[in-house]
Amino acid sequence: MTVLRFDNVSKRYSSGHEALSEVSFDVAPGEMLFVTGHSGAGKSTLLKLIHLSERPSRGAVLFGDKNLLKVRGRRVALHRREVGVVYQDHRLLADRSVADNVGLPLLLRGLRRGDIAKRVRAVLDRVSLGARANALPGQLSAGEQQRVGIARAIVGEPRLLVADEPTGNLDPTLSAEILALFASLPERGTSVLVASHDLALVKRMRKRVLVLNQGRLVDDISPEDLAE
Ligand SMILES: Nc1ncnc2c1ncn2[C@@H]1O[C@H](COP(=O)(O)OP(=O)(O)OP(=O)(O)O)[C@@H](O)[C@H]1O
Repeated sequence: MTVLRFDNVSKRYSSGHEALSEVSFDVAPGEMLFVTGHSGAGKSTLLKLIHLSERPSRGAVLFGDKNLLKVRGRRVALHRREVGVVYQDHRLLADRSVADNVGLPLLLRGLRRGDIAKRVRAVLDRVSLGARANALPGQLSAGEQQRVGIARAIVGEPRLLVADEPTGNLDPTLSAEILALFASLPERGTSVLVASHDLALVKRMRKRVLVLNQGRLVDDISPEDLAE
């Protein structure tokens, strides 16, 4: 069983540039993996195909048994509920509390406020921010803000969490902490795919690593290979 399958996927932008070329890989339920490569290698493009900000030019992206090519119109929003997204700049609302930011996806889905509060509390505890629920994002450190971004992405219990350079603005120690937090999430059955250009940092996590080079998948390194 797979959560995600890329089957010979290519993406050519309207500029004519081919950002991904014949990329194939599978992600298992509860698996954590990284995608790495130099700037321009195609990492962001790969993630955009998963949350339907872009569409492949050739090949298929399968999410469970759903071919994402067939997901159109109102079904796009439903699909996005199953994919949590963490951004480098975390995109928090500056004038809303931490708890409100994290609860927003559930509010938009029409959940009751009492249920939202309960789930927000639980998820803030998981990212060790239970004590900062009423703070504004601007009152938090960069690492804490990123943890709020992660909490918001997992509060809806997505099947897959994707993150694009989530440590881009953090120092090495905080980066390692944030990646360790991602690595702890699959315990709940959520698969996690993190894009990072920092191969040295990624290798230290001892998880599977996909390596992109100029749009091609040139390596798929297993945790066992990294342990050697
Ligand atoms: N909307 C677009 N239109 C045209 N070309 C694009 C578009 N988005 C990305 N590209 C090009 O596709 C290639 C891959 O870009 P992508 O953003 O996927 O790479 P990346 O590995 O995430 O790089 P970075 O680490 O710098 O974000 C680059 O050459 C980029 O210039």
